[in-house]
Amino acid sequence: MKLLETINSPAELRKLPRTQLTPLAHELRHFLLDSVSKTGGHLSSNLGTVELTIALHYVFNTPHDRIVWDVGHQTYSHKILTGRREQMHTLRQFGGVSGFPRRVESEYDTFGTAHSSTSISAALGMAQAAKIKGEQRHAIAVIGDGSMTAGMAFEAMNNAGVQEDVNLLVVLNDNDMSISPPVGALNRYLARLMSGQFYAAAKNVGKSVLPGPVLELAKRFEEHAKGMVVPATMFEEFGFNYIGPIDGHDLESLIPTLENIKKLKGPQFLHVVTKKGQGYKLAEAEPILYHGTGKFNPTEGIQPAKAGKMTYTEVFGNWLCDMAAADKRLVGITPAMREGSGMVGFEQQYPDRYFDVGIAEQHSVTFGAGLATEGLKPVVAIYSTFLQRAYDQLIHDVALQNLDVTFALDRAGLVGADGATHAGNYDISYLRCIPNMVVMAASDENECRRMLTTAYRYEGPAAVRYPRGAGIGAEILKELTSIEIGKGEIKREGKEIAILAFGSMVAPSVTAGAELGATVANMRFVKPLDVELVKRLAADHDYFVTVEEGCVMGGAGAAVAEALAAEGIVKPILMLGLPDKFIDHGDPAALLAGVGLDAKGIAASIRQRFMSGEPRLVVNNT
Ligand SMILES: Cc1ncc(C[n+]2csc(CCOP(=O)(O)OP(=O)(O)O)c2C)c(N)n1
Ligand SMILES: CC(=O)[C@@H](O)[C@H](O)COP(=O)(O)O
Ligand SMILES: [Mg+2]
Repeated sequence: MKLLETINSPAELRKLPRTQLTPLAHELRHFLLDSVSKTGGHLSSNLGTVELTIALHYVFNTPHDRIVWDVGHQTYSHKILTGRREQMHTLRQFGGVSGFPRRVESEYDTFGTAHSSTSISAALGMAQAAKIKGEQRHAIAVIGDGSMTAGMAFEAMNNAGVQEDVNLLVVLNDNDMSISPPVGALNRYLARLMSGQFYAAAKNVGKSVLPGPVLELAKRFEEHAKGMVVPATMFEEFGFNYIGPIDGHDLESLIPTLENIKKLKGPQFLHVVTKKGQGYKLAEAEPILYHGTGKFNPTEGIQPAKAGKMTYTEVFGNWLCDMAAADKRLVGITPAMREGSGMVGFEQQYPDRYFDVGIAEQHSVTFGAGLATEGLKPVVAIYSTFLQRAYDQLIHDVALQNLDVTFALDRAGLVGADGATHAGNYDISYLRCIPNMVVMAASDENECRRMLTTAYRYEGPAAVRYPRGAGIGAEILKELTSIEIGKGEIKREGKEIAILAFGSMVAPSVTAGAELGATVANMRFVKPLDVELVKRLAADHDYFVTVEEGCVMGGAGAAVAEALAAEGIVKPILMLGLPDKFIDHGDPAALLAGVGLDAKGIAASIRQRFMSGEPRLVVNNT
C-alpha cells in the first residue's frame, strides 16, 4: 500500500518515523500533480509547500495547535493530510472541496482565507486567546513573500512584536514570487537576507541550533552569532526572534528547526526558502503559467489556448494599450494582478507608466489619487472582490476630492471555481452610494471598451465592471468612442413588462424578453441612472423587472426602485439578482442558473410573479 494512503490524519502522520517523511513527500507531490491536472487549481504554490506542510503537521499537535494559511491557495497538501485526500477529485467543483481553507470544511482549517495577508492577525488573535484562556497551544501563520507585502501583514507584525508571551510563530514561505515576479523594497530586502555573508552566517547558525539539546544555549549562540555577523533583521526589530533562512524542501532542516522553535516563548519568525512549482519541471520553469491552472495533461503540460472568444480581461488589456498610445498621461496600476488583469502587454509597451504596487489594494487606490492630483490619468485595474479592501481610500482619497481615477473592475459577479471569497457581488452596492462616482456595467465586449473610454474621459472617479471570462462575442470596434453619461438603450420593444437589465444580465434578459414579449433595456449606467428612461418605461409598461449580476440588496434594482419612489411612481417591481447569501464554488454558468440568473430562470421568475398571480414588489432574496 502506498504510504500516502495510510495517512488519514496528522495523528497518523506523526506516528511515521522521520525516515518515511521524504518518501511521503514524493508521493504527495505526485498525488498533487495528478489530482490538480484533473481538476484545475493552484498548482505551483502547492508543489512548493509539500515539505513545509508535512513538517508543520509532524511537529505541531494539530488541530490543537492552530495553523493559519495565508491566502490558502497552497493548502492542498494540508487538505490531503487532514482527511480529505479522497475528496480531492471534487476540488473547486460544486459541492466539492474548496480551493481554500474553510472552517466548515474541517477542524484543521482554523481560519477561512483566500484574500491575502490576514494570517498573522488571525494567528495572533488565536495565540492571545490561548493566553487569556490559559491554554497551552501554538498558533502558526504561514505567509508567502508576496502576501507579506501587504500593509495588513505589517499591522499585525507591529502588534505582535510587543505581545511578548504569546506562542505565535510566523513562517515566511519565501519563494521569490507573488503570482508574477515579486515587487518592492521588501522583496529586495528578502533577497539581501538570502545573499552573501548573511545567508552563509544564518545557515551555519541554523546548523548549530538544529540538533541542540541545550536549546537555550543554542539560542543564545544564535543571537550572539547573528549580532556579531550582521545587523538585526527588520523582523527582529519588530520584536520577533528571527530564524533562517532555511531550505523549505529539506525535511532534515525543517523538522529539527520547528521542534526547537516549538520550545521557545514569544513571537518567533521562521524564514523558509522554497521554490514555486518544486518537483514538476514545467511549473518550476513557468510558475506563473502554473499558478492557477485548468485541467491539463501533466506529460504535455499546459498547451496554448485555442483561439476563441476574447475575454473581458483581454478587452481591457487592449483598450489600456490603445488609450495609452492616445494619451501620454495614462498610467496603469495593479495591486499584484498583472496577468489576471490583462496588463502584461501594457507593461511591455509602457514599462515607465506601469505600476505593480504589490498586494496593496489600499495603497493602489490612494497612489492613483496622488497621481491624479498632478494631472496624470491613473487607471486602477482591480478585481471587484479586492477593491473591497480599499473602500475607505475610494471614498476618502478619491471620491471626496472628486479625483480623476478610472477603476477597471474585473471579476464582477460570480467567478466560479474560487467561490464566495472571490465573488464580485457587492461592487454595485458599495459604489453606487458614493457621491461623485460614475458606475457602469458592460453588457458586451465592445460596450466594455466604450465604457472604459467613457470612464477615462470623465473627469472624476468612474468604474466599469465586467465579468470573469468571455462575453457574448460582440465585434470590437477599434476607435475609442465614449457613451453619453447616464444614458441607457432599448434592446427590444415589447409590451406590459419592462426588463431593466444591467451588464452581463442584458443578454439573458433579451432572450427572456423575447420569449415573454417584454421590453428590454440595457441600462448601462448604475450611476447616474437613466431616470428619463425609467420614467418613459414606467409610462407605458405595467410591470418592472430589474436584473443584475450583483447582490440585490442596495444594488441596481434598488437604484431603480429609489428612482421610481423619488418620481412618485408606483409600479410593481421584481428585482432579480444575487441573493443575500454566500455562493460557493462551482461552474459559473450553473451557479448563475442556480440563482435564476440565466434566460430560463429570468423568464420563469417573471412568469411566476407577473403572469400568474397578484403583482407586488418582490426581491429574490431568499
Ligand atoms: C487581498 C488579495 N489581493 C490579491 C490576491 C491575489 N493573489 C492570490 S495569491 C497571490 C500571490 C501571493 O504570493 P505569495 O504570498 O508569495 O504566495 P505564492 O503564490 O508565492 O505561493 C495574489 C496576488 C489575493 N488573494 N488577495
Ligand atoms: C488565490 C488568488 O487569489 C488568485 O490566484 C485567484 O485565484 C486568481 O483568480 P483568477 O483565476 O480569476 O485570476
Ligand atoms: Mg511567494
